[in-house]
Amino acid sequence: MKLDAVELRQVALPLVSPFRTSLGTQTVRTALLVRVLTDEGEGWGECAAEDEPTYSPEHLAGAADAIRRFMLPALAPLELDPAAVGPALRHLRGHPMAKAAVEMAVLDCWLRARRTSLAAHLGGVRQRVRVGVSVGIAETVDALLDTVDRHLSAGYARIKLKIEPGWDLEPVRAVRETFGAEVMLTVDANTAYEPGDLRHLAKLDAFGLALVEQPFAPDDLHAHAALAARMDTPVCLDESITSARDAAEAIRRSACSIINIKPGRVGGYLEARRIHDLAQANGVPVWCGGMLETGLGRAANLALASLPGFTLPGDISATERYYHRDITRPFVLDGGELAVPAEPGLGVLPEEAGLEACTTVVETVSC
Ligand SMILES: CC(=O)N[C@@H](Cc1ccc2ccccc2c1)C(=O)O
Ligand SMILES: [Mg+2]
Repeated sequence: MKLDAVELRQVALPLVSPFRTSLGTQTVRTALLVRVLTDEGEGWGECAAEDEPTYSPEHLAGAADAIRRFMLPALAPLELDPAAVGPALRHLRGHPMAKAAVEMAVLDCWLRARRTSLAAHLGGVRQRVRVGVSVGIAETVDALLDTVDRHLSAGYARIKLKIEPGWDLEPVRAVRETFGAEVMLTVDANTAYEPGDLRHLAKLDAFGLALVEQPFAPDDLHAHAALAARMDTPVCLDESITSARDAAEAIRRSACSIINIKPGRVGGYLEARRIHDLAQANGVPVWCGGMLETGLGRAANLALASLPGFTLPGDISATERYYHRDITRPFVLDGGELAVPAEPGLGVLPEEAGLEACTTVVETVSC
């Protein structure tokens, strides 16, 4: 498969409600979409990077620049298949989200041409996946309880509460006491705590959480291992794991016993599968994290979450949790589950009207 041209498109989707985490508050999701035009058809990819480098070191404009100036020239001369993209970009350091978006578009195109779904290609074993929802930091505990009540009524299999210093024990206690012991509950600090907070965080053990996600800095495996040694609640890593090598090291160091896999953060769906395989070999459950993706990333994440080791509900929520209108068909929650797309490639395509309505920038790079 040869690249003829690549379209880089920026879209802006207003969120149904502000999403506040320890990293800040989002009201609009701007995303970079990659469309490859090849001799075998077209394919779509989505880059997880936000406008600002708060979640990770990448940001949208930097990803577009890295794709335009370095990745496409490296790929243009090659006879491509999905497995060739990673090796062809290995000489470029970092930029996992940019690399993941390009590889995803090549995967989509290559699989469509072969009438194979991404789930089938990755080795999926289920047609539907149980999903959870991520709940932002709220103005008041009462407001939080209303939001959680709405999501539980919708049927979500797991509630994840964003926490930060000053918003942790009290809201978690209120949710546990209000909704009972049966609700699967997790917390995600997005690296907001310091090693000195260890004793405070250990108090979360009182609430029967399924996991505590990324309390400390991405590069501080020692602090996560120290917390894991002190807590009954499993420690889960997100930002720390940017490759299969990172996953191996974190497991070796007992820094986590659960991993949140995000294809953008780790450089693509093929690396995500390698992390799944490695974790499964070590008895470490994984789940699919979310980056407020459009329906393109949502569809691909569902394919990944259909693999056997994805045994915990993740953050692939229904479209309506984030957007009134998406660029693809909406994903609708049914009994706490979402259906895994079975059509070729990602199984979804942007809808022309919806796509044009939220497009802010389009450029075509000929290859
Ligand atoms: C669903 C969820 O909690 N996602 C990330 C955090 C996150 C939060 C806010 C975001 C805003 C724009 C783009 C990506 C973002 C990711 C997480 O698991 O840590
Ligand atoms: Mg997280």
